[in-house]
Amino acid sequence: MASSTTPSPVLKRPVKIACVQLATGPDKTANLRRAADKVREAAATGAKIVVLPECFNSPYGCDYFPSYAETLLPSPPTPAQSPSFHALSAMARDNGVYLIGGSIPEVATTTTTSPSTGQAETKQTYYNTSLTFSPTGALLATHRKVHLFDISIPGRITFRESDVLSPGNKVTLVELPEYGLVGVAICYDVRFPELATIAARRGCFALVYPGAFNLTTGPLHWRLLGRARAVDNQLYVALCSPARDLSAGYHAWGHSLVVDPMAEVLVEAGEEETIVVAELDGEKIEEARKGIPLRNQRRFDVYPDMLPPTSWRLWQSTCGQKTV
Ligand SMILES: NC(=O)CC(=O)C(=O)O
Repeated sequence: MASSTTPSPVLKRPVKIACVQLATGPDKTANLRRAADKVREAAATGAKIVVLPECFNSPYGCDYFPSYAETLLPSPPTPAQSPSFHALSAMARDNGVYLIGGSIPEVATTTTTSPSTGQAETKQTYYNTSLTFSPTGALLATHRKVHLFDISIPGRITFRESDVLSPGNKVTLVELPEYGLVGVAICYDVRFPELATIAARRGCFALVYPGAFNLTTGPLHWRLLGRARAVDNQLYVALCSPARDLSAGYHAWGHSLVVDPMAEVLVEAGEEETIVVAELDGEKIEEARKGIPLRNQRRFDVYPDMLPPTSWRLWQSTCGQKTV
């Protein structure tokens, strides 16, 4: 057991996290209003970190991305360019919470001059983008989904985000000054352990994934991947889905959950609209890392192509033993 006086270098104090498993539909204004109601409900539980699901302001599907897309850059956008940006900022500020605002379809417009004709050419690029706001309503971070959801399981599901979307290109870490660092990524990103491990090595206490698995992959992989990323990295993982709507084109799995650093599922929703809340405690992280000291047992001599970053030293120092 970690001593109760041992401070965690990655999570400064306990904090409650709430995942809002939102019921969404085709009406963006109604989705934003409903999200505001549910974020208020989530904050009333004492949660200081609130998470919304992937594509919480629109239906999920390639046919919808362009028509729902909002302009986010240059930041801050005007309310006309991005009503969702302003609604999320207000939700965070009004409730004094860190808000990991699910994701929304984003459009970025670039104008270039054609070298052959000299004419101005306008290009629109679409992303699946998550915005995180501080308790004062300030934008803290933007994550564009890095791994696009392109799958084909014959007779079950074919989805090709890359037909419409472009990928993001960074690991997103968000500093919450009272608590520590959180890694934010979106849905399919959870299948890529590299992204999670880099975030963990850089000192995150939690990985948060707004997501929307489906009725084919959800039952097999959603919980498994949440637990896998938690046990790989000995930190908390939160997955936040929309509620299931069988009248929609895409049937979300639901089952928003929070997993602890020993891979125990602390809370898990069913398929309906609800809010799941869990307390995250740095001692549990230290306890897991002390009991199973993976950090001191890595064999970078065997896998030198995965050399640790400098900040790996923070991770090492939490066990106070070998340095890399
Ligand atoms: N919707 C996603 O991005 C991912 C998903 O549903 C899956 O990986 O399965």
